[in-house]
Amino acid sequence: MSSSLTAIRAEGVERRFGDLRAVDGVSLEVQAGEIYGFLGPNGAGKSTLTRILCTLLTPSAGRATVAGYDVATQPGEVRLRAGVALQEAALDDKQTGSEMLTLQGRFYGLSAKTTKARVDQLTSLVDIGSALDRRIGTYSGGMKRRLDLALALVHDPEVLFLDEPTTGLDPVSRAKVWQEVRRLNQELGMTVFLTTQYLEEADELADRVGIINKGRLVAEGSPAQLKRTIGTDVVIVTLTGDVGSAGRALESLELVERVEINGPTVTLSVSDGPSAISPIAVALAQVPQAQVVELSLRRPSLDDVFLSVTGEHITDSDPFVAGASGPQHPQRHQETQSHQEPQRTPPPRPPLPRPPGSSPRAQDSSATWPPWPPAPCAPSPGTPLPSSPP
Ligand SMILES: Nc1ncnc2c1ncn2[C@@H]1O[C@H](COP(=O)(O)OP(=O)(O)OP(=O)(O)O)[C@@H](O)[C@H]1O
Repeated sequence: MSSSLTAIRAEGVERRFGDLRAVDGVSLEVQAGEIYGFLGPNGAGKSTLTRILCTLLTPSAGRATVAGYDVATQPGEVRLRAGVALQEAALDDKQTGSEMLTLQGRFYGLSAKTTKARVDQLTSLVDIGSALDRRIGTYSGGMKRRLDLALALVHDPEVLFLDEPTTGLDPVSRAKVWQEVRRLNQELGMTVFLTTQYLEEADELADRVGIINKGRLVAEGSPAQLKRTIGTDVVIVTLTGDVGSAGRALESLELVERVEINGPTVTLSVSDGPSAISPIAVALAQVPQAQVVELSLRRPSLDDVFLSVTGEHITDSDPFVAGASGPQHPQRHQETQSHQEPQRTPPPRPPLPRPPGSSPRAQDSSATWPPWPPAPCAPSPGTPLPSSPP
């Protein structure tokens, strides 16, 4: 068993789908009480590792524990201690929010009285309020996410897995989810493992970030540590003409620590941005075969870290995700003014057993969530949930 301070441990975890290594030897450790951000572009392997850690997929190789229990050999123990909100909330549009929460509590073997108390606490915690008595079909995208988060919390888990909890939400709904995740972590000490493709989300929420690309963990550390590896400041030059010659000229400058060329853009790491601008401009003026279109100075972001370890921008994989400013594509904005016409209609959650998620991929056919039949001894309600802020 892992040390009690280690909430999640993965050792050389691998998952193959035919020839594809979706997760390729990932080792990581998350300490109890941490928010760990698992950051990577589409298809990097985030959901696959999450599903392995939640016991919804078996690893092809390697070993993982959650709350000290082995995900492959002790899945029931893991499920009692882990809460999961996957990308596609599997909600039944015909039920009300409180009916689903009550059902979930009973699946976990909580008594009717405990379930009711729990539902009351969760109602204020995830800010659904009076909507709980309405049919889920009338909820906006953001409300559905919050209900799914509440469902993951019914049994008071030690570790909460959130797979891209804010993808598709507008900035206001995203901020609400962040606030709830922070409260769960700070007030209940809950460990949170959160996958995201949003740089800002990892930067804002996570104590530590693991960056995954093509199934491999390519960098890990606190957001500040990771950004420090890039240098203090970043200068970005966009050019036309012979970008390579311009890059070489800039490389020869002593004050430039690193040069990355990506299409027409040259990204420079420098320790003192303001005093580097003039020498950079002078060096560029001496390369007549390249013309400067734009030159800007900014602090490093996690995207710069991703660029330096993979040679690509994290946002390259999704043109609609505009880096730190979050999703921009209108179809990804699920939260609407009207609560009458939800834009996303995930398949309904069948009453028994609850499926591990609505996505047909990345599931083992035997996997069900929560444990069914209910656990012989219900988990104790544990620490009371905090009430929502006034
Ligand atoms: N059941 C499956 N069968 C075959 N390939 C799969 C399956 N599940 C995932 N994959 C593939 O594994 C790779 C990793 O997928 P995964 O869903 O883990 O990525 P991700 O980082 O979560 O991306 P996204 O943000 O798009 O969900 C992808 O190439 C995906 O197509």
